[in-house]
Amino acid sequence: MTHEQWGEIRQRLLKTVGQNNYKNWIEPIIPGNVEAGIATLNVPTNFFGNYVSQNFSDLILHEINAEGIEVSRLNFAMNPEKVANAPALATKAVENSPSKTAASESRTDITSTAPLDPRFSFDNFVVGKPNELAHAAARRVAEGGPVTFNPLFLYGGVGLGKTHLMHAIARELKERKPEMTVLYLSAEQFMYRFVQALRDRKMLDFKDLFRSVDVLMVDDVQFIAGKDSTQEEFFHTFNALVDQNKQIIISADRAPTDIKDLEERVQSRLQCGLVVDLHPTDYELRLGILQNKVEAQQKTYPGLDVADGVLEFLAHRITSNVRVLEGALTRLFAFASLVGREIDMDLTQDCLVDILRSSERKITVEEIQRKVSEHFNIRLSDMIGPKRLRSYARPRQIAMYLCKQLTTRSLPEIGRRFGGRDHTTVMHGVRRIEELKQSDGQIAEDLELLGRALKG
Ligand SMILES: Nc1ncnc2c1ncn2[C@@H]1O[C@H](COP(=O)(O)OP(=O)(O)OP(=O)(O)O)[C@@H](O)[C@H]1O
Repeated sequence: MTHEQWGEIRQRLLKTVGQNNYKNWIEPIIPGNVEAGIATLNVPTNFFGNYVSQNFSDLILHEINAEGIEVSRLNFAMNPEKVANAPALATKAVENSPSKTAASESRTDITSTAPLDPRFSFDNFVVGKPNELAHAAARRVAEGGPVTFNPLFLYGGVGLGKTHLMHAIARELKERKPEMTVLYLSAEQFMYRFVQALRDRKMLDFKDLFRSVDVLMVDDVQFIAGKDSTQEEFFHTFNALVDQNKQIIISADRAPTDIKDLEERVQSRLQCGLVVDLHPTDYELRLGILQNKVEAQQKTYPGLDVADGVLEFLAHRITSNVRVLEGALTRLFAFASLVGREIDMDLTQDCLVDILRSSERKITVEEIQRKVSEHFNIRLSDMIGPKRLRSYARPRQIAMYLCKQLTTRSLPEIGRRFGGRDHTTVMHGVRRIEELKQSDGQIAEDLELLGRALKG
């Protein structure tokens, strides 16, 4: 396919998919060969390829055929190098843009190496206690007003919404301030660009480009730790932009000082603005996110409802990260629609056995001892200590029984944690409680209550 033909195809696609989709998803594609009815399209990332394939492949096929090229299938090839090196193709959309210059043409190419995920907007971001500060800071920066904190450094554990917030900022800035050049990329892409510029002796272009943006956003900055020359270049880019009072937004999986092998001067630079973290989610936030995601799923599966209690159960049980929570919900909807069942507790248990098992909370011996002594209103030291009074001995046996049931500790290990008792003492205690559970209603109730409290 020639560039001219692709230019025509793009023009027509612009009309059908709209300006935004065009900019995000069509413009970055670089056409490759057409062979045996298969057209190869080079795309910057797998995610990008999958998204375009799912959403626009029919339209693209149609337009390629309309151009007189016989193609029955598209092949999306991940080829960031090709995409990045492509000469900028003039299209009407770009030509019409008032700020069009040679530099912004190549900037468009760079920006497109990290397409913004359309799902990651502020509207879809659920705010709760653990992320309210990060969210507020992100919102502030997304207003595009005078730079008050530079950089904004967002950090947090896996799947807690850093990338989501970064994309939301970029998207909002582009909407509010279309004249601004916003460059969003991962630290890995930054390194890749840098190495490529070195190799092709285009360092001046590289510097020009990175230093002429209005907003620079670098995701997962921990990636450059230990990569000395990339860090060095990042440091200079950073300083140049801060000097010009241009906004920088960085994300990482941990705080600047906790990133090993990151030069001290880079660490200290990263801390000089506002550092905010996304805390692990709490129950309320997880429930809010689930409710939000159910609405999104129901657009794909209209008419599929979720029975009472299922979302609460998931929010309770899946505490690891939001990605797992989302994955669980997606699986539930897909499964329910396949088997034609409603999403109730039974289906949830059947469908999510693996996720539920791996996210089971680990209960510790110490927790059990603490809960049991609180329950019976005795001192922890008395429960563990040598006293043989019934008012201590019974709770002690109950605690031992619960340790056997709810932890993977062996009898000798449990004995050791109960003041160095022998494993036979533990065995005796466990047996005694097993018997009493059948005959003594009060004990059965105590066990029930304690078990529930411990399992959270
Ligand atoms: N508060 C939230 N509201 C709605 N969705 C959320 C929220 N937090 C996270 N998510 C969703 O969870 C998924 C993981 O989030 P994201 O990719 O932003 O995590 P991350 O912190 O960048 O993780 P990683 O460290 O793996 O890069 C995304 O699909 C995102 O939309």
